[in-house]
Amino acid sequence: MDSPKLPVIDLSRAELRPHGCFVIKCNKVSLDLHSAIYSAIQDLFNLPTEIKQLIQATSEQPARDVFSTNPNHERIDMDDLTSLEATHNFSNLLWPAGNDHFCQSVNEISKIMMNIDQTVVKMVFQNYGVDKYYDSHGGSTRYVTAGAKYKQLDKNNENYLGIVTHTDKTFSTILHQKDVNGLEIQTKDGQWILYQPPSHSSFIYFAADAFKAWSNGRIHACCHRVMMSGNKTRFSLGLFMFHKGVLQVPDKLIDEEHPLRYKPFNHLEYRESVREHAVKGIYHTIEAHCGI
Ligand SMILES: O=C(O)CCC(=O)C(=O)O
Ligand SMILES: [Fe+2]
Repeated sequence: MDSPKLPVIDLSRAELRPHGCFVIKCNKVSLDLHSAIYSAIQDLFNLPTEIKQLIQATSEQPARDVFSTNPNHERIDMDDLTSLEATHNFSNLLWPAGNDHFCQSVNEISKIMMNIDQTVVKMVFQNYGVDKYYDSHGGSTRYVTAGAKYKQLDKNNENYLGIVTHTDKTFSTILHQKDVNGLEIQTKDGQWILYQPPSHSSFIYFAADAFKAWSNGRIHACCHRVMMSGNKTRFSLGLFMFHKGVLQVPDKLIDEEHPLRYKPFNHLEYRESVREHAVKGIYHTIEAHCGI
């Protein structure tokens, strides 16, 4: 039997079926930008622990408590880096003498990912015939850029689970990675597909819990995990999209075949509730939160 594959498509034909994700090949990330981004991300992770703790105390760290069960995985969340001003403010906290290299590269990639997200979400709204809601939806997005590091282990050949199997709590997520693989996507019949980016300028796009609920369950929230082989350090960078306010299923997506499955919900409250449950060791789901 052929092993399952992830669809690679061009943006004009964005298709989230069947796994709730697709791979985007674009030409926006030059080799120079690619190396600038990951040297900036490495600078970030190389900061002294006290400084990294300061960032964690000031940022909201949306997913860290939930998915990261492994001390070999570090994640740093940074709010609003699609704005150059917010990027400078963040960077000045860490590098009082300034770090233009960090600001330019991380702001640039955050904007590339934001533009991809806006294109995809707009297209999905159009495909469902609900584009009249797009402007108010798109105008209420909160973007969190996050860098992740998965450590190389001392014992070279030991595998470890970097992030447990989960769906993202976002509306959508876009990920980029440096050269080490590890991200795996679960198919509906439980098989795992390793994400292998076709080029240094490729991204993977995930529909997540809030997108699934908004679409009345028509869009599948991509189930994924990170499995590390432990012989190399892995870095990835993602843009995590949240809706500021209440999300509700558009009337057009409710019919006899698709009766309403989700009550209106406040996305940021859902995220908070996920965190509160995680503290108690419970994996909260969108169905438990607002399912009918
Ligand atoms: O690092 C990756 O490739 C995946 C990260 C991820 O799934 C997450 O942070 O939710
Ligand atoms: Fe994830």
